[in-house]
Amino acid sequence: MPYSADLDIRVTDSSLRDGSHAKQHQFTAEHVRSVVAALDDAGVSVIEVTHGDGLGGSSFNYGFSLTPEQELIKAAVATARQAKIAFLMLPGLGIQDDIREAADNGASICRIATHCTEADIAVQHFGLARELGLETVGFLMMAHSRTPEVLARQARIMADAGCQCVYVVDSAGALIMEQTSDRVAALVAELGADAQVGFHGHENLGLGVANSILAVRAGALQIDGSARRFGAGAGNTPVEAFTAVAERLGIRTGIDTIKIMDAAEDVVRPIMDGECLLDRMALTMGYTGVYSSFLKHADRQAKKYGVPGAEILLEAGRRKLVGGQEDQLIEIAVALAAKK
Ligand SMILES: C[C@H](O)CC(=O)C(=O)O
Ligand SMILES: [Mn+2]
Repeated sequence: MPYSADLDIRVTDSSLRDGSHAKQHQFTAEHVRSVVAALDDAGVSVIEVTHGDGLGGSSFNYGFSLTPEQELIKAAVATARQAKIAFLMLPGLGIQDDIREAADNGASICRIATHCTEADIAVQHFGLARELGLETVGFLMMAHSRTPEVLARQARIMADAGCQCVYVVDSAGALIMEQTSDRVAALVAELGADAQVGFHGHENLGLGVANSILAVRAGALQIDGSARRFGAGAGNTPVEAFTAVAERLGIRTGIDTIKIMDAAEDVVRPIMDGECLLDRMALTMGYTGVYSSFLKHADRQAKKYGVPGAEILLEAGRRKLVGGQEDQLIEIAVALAAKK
């Protein structure tokens, strides 16, 4: 059981972090206050707030934040009544001082993300987070690209470093049904009582809710989603739909289904620049296994160089690009434009 005998699983809403990609990192403190108040009132246990690429993500390569993320974290902490505030960090973008500052600002869960073969770069960060008394979560990103066995070995590195829950992260929204449950089951078998397992889904193949339910059936105790799918690519697993399905299946999330539907429609949707769509570009990402947060970058280069965005993403899939290689989308767009 995670954290409370009244819950079967714990849900984290990522709309104020993965949604940052869709919002091109233009959140204000007022956006954060209104969304946190609504999600908190609906019973969401954890709310993640950071630049889309985590602490230190505000940069030329990833896009600059409108509001410093530590200010957003402070606004979230001051607003939440029962929800814990989490932050994301990718080692190398964020540094250890960023973790200390987020902890000083009242965040209580440190989520550290690495590409799914690179868990060892997070070891010192898990150690520091635990020393600071933070709860720890690890993200194995682009989990579709490796076998369950490889992921389980990487999860073991994170757990041994102090990570309390390792997530299978379907960054590309490319996992299909049993591909999700096989990966979650491999981590559950490897970690046993040493750490929990979580699942973070994207909607690029329209499977976020189904994959998340299969993850729970395979033993995941933590599930991520975003209200109104506010996230990267076609968006994240919609928390309101996941909550409704979980309730119908008797899986206790602690979230009030009607209140989360209202929050998604009345509070989250108005701050989005547009819906996160399962359109040609997003589907291309799920189909070819491309990192969801490449969507806006590819879209910008497509417009700048007058080439089809879906073709940029197809080539990104062929090259098996990983997070951090956003600049290669420019090179691909230039090459496509030269061919025309
Ligand atoms: C930094 C990424 O956006 C983390 C994430 O949400 C994913 O890989 O998916
Ligand atoms: Mn994501």
